Amino acid sequence: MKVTVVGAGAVGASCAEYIAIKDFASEVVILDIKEGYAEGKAMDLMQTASLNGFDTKITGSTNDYSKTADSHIAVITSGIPRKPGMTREELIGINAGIVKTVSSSLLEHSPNVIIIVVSNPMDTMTYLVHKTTGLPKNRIIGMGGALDSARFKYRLAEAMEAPISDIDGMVIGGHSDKGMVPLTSHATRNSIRVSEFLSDERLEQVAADTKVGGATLTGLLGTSAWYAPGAAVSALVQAIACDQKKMFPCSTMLEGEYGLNDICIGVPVILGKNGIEKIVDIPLSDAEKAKMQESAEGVTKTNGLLEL
Ligand SMILES: NC(=O)C1=CN([C@@H]2O[C@H](COP(=O)(O)OP(=O)(O)OC[C@H]3O[C@@H](n4cnc5c(N)ncnc54)[C@H](O)[C@@H]3O)[C@@H](O)[C@H]2O)C=CC1
Ligand SMILES: O=C([O-])CC(=O)C(=O)O
Repeated sequence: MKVTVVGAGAVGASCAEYIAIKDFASEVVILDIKEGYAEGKAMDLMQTASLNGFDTKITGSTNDYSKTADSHIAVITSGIPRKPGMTREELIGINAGIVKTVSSSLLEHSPNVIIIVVSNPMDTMTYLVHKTTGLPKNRIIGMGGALDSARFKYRLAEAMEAPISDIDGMVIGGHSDKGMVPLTSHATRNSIRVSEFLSDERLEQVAADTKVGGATLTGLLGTSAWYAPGAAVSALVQAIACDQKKMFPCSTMLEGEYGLNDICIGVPVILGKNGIEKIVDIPLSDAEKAKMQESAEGVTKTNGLLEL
């Protein structure tokens, strides 16, 4: 199983590291446009192999896509991250051009590849890859919901003073400060609804903190986060590579599901060897439906800025 990670920056390197440590891929190619950068990251990571006990071969490439040939999965993390005070949507001007070029270069050398889009604004970048590559929808996956759900679980565990392994929960909707829809009424601690443990006010605070999870970290770090994003990508890559049939919220092209059409937005999907093998269309409460609709309007507005 060969995996390419485009962008050797913070998220790309973190994701390559987690993939290697889990040791399920035979090869990870990291590619970056900056001369020598991907080669350097690959060499540094390879020098952790004997310490961390993995056999995945990691190689680097300065913009030479022939090295990515016949990849099964490719992750696009190339592009600029936001700085404190910015929204993800503000990145569209630079990142759209990068994501378009990168996806077409990947396909030249790996016509059967499954693409995971990470660059922001992620839902719109996922839509862009659909519109410009024409790939079947199961092979284009936007990563956002897996990360947002991990942050939701972190906030729920913190509020309940519970171990994170006790918590289950999911965030759907757009991957944006305003557009996320944490499914609070479905979240549980060992199958008991979290509302049994937390007041409505505390749950609202958890949801609010979850939605600005990325912005909070950007404020603290001066650039956006990478450990949890890298871990979230590696979990999606593993689900596909190992045909796990695991469910994650991912940005996918909707054709009527959740009452939405011609939009990529986060909903639960089953991931296996074919990429997105099923969209799970769960019933939402009226309040959740309204939030999902509002979120979709935000994503559609950003999509309108694309030059297609
Ligand atoms: N969807 C999500 O949940 C998340 C998305 N992101 C997004 O991921 C992207 C990357 O973030 P970081 O890794 O922190 O940024 P970074 O600046 O550390 O790394 C980006 C890398 O992309 C490279 N690059 C730029 N243009 C390229 C091209 N045409 N071809 C190949 N490489 C190119 C740069 O040289 C740089 O090394 C940002 O857009 C960020 O907003 C970040 C975290 C989570
Ligand atoms: O916040 C950002 O800009 C990066 C990102 O998408 C995240 O960490 O959720």
